[in-house]
Amino acid sequence: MLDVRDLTMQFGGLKAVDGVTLQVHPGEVVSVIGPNGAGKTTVFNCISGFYQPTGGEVYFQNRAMHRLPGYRIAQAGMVRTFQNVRLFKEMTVIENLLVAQHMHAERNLLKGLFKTPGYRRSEKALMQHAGDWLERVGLLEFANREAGNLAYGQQRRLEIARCMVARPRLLMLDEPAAGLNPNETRDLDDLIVSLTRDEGISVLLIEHDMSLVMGISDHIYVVNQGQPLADGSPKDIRRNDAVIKAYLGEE
Ligand SMILES: Nc1ncnc2c1ncn2[C@@H]1O[C@H](COP(=O)(O)OP(=O)(O)OP(=O)(O)O)[C@@H](O)[C@H]1O
Repeated sequence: MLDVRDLTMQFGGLKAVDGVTLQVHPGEVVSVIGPNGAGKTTVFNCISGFYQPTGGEVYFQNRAMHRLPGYRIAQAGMVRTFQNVRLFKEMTVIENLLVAQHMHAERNLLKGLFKTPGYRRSEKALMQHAGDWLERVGLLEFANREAGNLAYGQQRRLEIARCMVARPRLLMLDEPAAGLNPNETRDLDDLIVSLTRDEGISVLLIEHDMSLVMGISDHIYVVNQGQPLADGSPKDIRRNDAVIKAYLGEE
């Protein structure tokens, strides 16, 4: 589904990403881990079109993505969250989802002005779809609340719902458990597993919470100082000497 080959990103004299290769197959949860500053978010930024990589190739469902702008990559079915929550905080919870759906909706100014039956039908379908996702992430009762007033864990779940209303095939989550308490992390774990099981999507995850990563990943890639250090199953990674050294060396 996702095939990243020899990805490189250079900022002036700094090679933040240097030859990273990774693959995600349908229905898999794949994690990218590594010490602080290893280049994980830069990998995400290159894959999602936020940055144009200085080298390497990104293929998604056999289509080249590495020269496309971010919105085209999202339309192709790869949607991401950011390390910091990025909601429209003064909009309501449901409005945040409706805005995210605009690119899939039938939009035409005249139809909107005259509120044609087709326009009304499409509005109703969008509302229904948004409501369904709020229910899935346990936020339906907060639909009309300002997004900025939700608890932090709820904002994180709303971000995931906002990605899902765009009907992605691959969901990219950048440190989704950061700042969550253990109960919220458990809910997040269940949500990610249910997305792959019930929606059949794949998930690419950057995360520092090792128990979450080890519990849900099918495959793990480790990067260190921009370079690939190891990859394998959670079991392989847990006992890899180079990985243990890279983490211990950080302290
Ligand atoms: N836009 C940029 N311009 C210059 N340097 C950058 C830019 N973005 C990231 N870097 C540098 O690239 C390196 C990798 O950063 P990156 O944020 O990708 O690491 P990370 O593994 O995601 O770290 P963390 O786990 O702390 O989020 C760092 O040295 C960072 O300072």
